[in-house]
Amino acid sequence: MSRKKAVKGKGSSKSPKASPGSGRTGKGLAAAAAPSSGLVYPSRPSISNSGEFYDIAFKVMLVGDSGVGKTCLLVRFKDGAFLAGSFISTVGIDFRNKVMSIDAVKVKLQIWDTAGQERFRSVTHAYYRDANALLLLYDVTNKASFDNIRAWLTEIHEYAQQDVVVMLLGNKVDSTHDRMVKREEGEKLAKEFGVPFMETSAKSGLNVELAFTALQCCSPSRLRRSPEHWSNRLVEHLQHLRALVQQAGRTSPTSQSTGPTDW
Ligand SMILES: Nc1nc2c(ncn2[C@@H]2O[C@H](COP(=O)(O)OP(=O)(O)OP(=O)(O)O)[C@@H](O)[C@H]2O)c(=O)[nH]1
Ligand SMILES: [Mg+2]
Repeated sequence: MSRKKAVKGKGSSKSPKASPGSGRTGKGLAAAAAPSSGLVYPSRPSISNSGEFYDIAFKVMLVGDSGVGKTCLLVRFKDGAFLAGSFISTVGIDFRNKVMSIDAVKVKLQIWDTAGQERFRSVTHAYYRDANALLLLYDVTNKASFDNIRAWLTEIHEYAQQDVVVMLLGNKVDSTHDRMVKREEGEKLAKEFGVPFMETSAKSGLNVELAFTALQCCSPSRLRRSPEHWSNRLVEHLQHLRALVQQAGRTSPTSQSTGPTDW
């Protein structure tokens, strides 16, 4: 199996401004615009001469209302830290890379952190089509963010690829006293749309790593399409992860699933 090199993650603070009307752009968007959509295959050239080696690439987009914790979830996953204190709303779109080892395979996750604010919606629409997976977040302490999930799913169906992997996340479960959305409500909605579900906390780190890892095992058809990358051992490993997700979200894959994923 050949190895590629990953571009190092680009923090928003270092990104220079670029094209007008696209919110915070610069290096992040330049790389996002590179022709690297979908899975990267061994025959393709390396995209950078720096960074870690990887076998396959996977694009993940974080979406959901403003304030649900998308940026915090990404920072928790990437840096293992929680962004406490004042809330700085994302402008436009930003991205970070992280290379994960899954069994013997190195997977480069390119994670796009979108702005939840309505005024940036047209910017983020342009990025849906290249995403392999979407983490759709609501805030368990904010009922409106949960009620808006249906609208987000409509938008996803309109702009994303048909086989995009979608996972629903109820974030901020550490705020037990302020909870407004029951776990069962999240489960029910996820079941209705046939997507996997789990509750997370960017603050405590609950299920954060699992959510990002599990995304990659939610689409068996994706595995079937690139068998050269996925050894039998890896498939077994992903099945194990899948079981962990079911445990975490208590959402089981059923034959009645009709959502956008093969879940
Ligand atoms: N208690 C708690 N607070 C959180 C958690 N995740 C995020 N927050 C807080 O929620 C606020 C919003 O977090 P962000 O990650 O910036 O929200 P966002 O979804 O990126 O918002 P936009 O960029 O505007 O779309 C911040 O004040 C965070 O500290 C969590 O898991 N638990
Ligand atoms: Mg943000």
